[in-house]
Amino acid sequence: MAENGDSKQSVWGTPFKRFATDAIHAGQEPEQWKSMMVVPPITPSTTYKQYSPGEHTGYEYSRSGNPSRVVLEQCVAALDGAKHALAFASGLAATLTLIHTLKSGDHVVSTDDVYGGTNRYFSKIASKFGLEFSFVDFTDMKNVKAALKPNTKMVWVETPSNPTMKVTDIQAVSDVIRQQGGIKLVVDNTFMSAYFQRPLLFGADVVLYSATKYMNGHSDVVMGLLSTNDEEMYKQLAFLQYATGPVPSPFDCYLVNRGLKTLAVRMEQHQKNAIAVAKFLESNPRVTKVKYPGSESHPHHHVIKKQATGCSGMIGFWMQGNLENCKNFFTHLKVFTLAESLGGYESLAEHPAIMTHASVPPDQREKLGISDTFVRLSVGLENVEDLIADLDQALTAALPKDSY
Ligand SMILES: Cc1ncc(COP(=O)(O)O)c(C=O)c1O
Ligand SMILES: N[C@@H](CC[Se]C[C@H](N)C(=O)O)C(=O)O
Repeated sequence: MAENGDSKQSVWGTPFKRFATDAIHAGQEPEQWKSMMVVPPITPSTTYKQYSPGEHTGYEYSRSGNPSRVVLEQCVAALDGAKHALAFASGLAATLTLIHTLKSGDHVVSTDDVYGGTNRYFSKIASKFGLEFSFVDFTDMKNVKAALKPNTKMVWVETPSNPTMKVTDIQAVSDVIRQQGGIKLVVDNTFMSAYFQRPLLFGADVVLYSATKYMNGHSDVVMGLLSTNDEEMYKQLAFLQYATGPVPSPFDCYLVNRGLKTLAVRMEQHQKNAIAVAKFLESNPRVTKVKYPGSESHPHHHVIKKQATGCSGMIGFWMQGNLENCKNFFTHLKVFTLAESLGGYESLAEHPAIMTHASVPPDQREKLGISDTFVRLSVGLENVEDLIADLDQALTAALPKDSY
């Protein structure tokens, strides 16, 4: 159904061909069901009748395959321009499954500003099993080159990064690592969703999502997704999915599959609202710096324009004052909710140093700019004038006129 890799180069602002059509129809063909139901069923059965021992429909046990999961996986593959996709019980379950394709002694080079839970999994868990990790700033390719070792087997890009919104040039990383060979390029595409960015077009081997975020979009499912065109990698990942078991429930697959149906319209509105919010913040004297990759003020706006078709609702900003002022800002918010997570229809605000990135060691946080006055917003789908008014009143209350 999908026209895989239909446009090598994205054109800023032009959605991928057939995206909304595939989100609604790919993998959902009514003809696959006896009753020709239009909405794919939630299939709770854990097991399937066999014609004779070992002779079955393709389904034998729901850890190795479940119709609700397959419908979702086919739809996600189409949206990423991939041949294959796999669903997992969480984004981190997808991360550790990818890491399970490596062996003791292998080395991974990761974006320094990677999501705090990914950093924690790499540094505190996977490293205990003989894997080696280096965290470098991917905005300069010299750092990537310098970090490669003969035992480097994976490069982990998160772009834009969580939480300071660094943007990495995926094609440039791919070009650097292809010179050495034998290295898989993973791109965590959580902040963009498949709607705005298709990393497989720029040399990624595997794309990862915390589907908990935009792909589902309703803040009611924890899930991870992987997609790939690499047959060998797919075989390994599918084997690991059933042999280690981090699979999502059929009900959650149903919900995420439903969430994908509105991904295109949701992302357009997230972007529209975020552009207006970023503009407001950029002109506010109580704000010292704004990082929104969709804005021309972002140092790597030209990179995102080259490899994406737009930008999501994620914004980072630093305010005047100190931790106390920043806490006051959060407690005065009325429309934005102070909560971890992102990518849902509702607007969220959070303090990465204390909340989502508390697991990142303080010296690393400081180096990255995850300071006491750094705020992360997930701009939702509310009326944008209400969002701006809310930020305005909370900033004013947190930083009265003569206090900054
Ligand atoms: C960029 C990114 N990748 C991966 C994850 C992990 O996903 P999950 O929470 O679904 O396990 C998260 C958030 O948790 C994230 O923000
Ligand atoms: N306390 C949690 C943090 C979850 Se962060 C969720 C999401 N990725 C985000 O960035 O908001 C932990 O795992 O430490």
